[in-house]
Amino acid sequence: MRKIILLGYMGCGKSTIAKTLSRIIRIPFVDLDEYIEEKTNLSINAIFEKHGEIYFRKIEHKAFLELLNSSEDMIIGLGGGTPCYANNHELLKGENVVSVYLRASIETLFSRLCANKSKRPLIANKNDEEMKEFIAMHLFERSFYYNQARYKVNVDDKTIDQVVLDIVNILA
Ligand SMILES: Nc1ncnc2c1ncn2[C@@H]1O[C@H](COP(=O)(O)OP(=O)(O)OP(=O)(O)O)[C@@H](O)[C@H]1O
Ligand SMILES: O=C(O)C1=C[C@@H](O)[C@@H](O)[C@H](O)C1
Ligand SMILES: [Mg+2]
Repeated sequence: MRKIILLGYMGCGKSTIAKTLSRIIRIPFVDLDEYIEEKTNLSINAIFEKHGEIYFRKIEHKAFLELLNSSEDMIIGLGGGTPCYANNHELLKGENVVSVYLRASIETLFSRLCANKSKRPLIANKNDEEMKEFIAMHLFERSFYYNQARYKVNVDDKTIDQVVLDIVNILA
């Protein structure tokens, strides 16, 4: 069964875009972070605090495999780091998988993440200056993995509907 995977850096719009896409193409959306929170009965923040990032990456990989192997059509919104660990990037080009990298510039990510960072443990404690530097470095490190996606869609200066339309066109 077909799996549509949205990936990209924190704040690029995976969850937002997936919700609208799901309504339009009538395929259910599962957000991997939310799936992990439900499975573990812990918030992502609490998992990082209690068990650390390595543990989180293990359960993230397991949860991603579970969703990929489920028998339904599904839109999966990955966590920002999912493609960068446990060889998850190799799963982006699997059979029946349509993976889309939502590519955003440092400026776009910075302005979106500034407004809402408390639920994102990797940036929660950074000031503006530190955050800009962190995003630039981190995005550079992660780009190799994000670029393993089958398709790339630029999201800078586009409305949610425009990005969704780009994806609908890819799927057509
Ligand atoms: N095309 C867009 N134009 C303007 N704002 C957008 C757009 N897409 C998303 N946003 C806004 O950017 C913020 C981040 O979006 P969202 O939470 O969907 O990102 P995400 O990729 O799921 O992040 P995370 O990896 O941390 O879960 C939200 O406030 C959302 O409303
Ligand atoms: O970019 C990341 O590494 C993360 C992004 C979020 O979606 C969560 O999966 C978690 O906060 C880690
Ligand atoms: Mg999200």
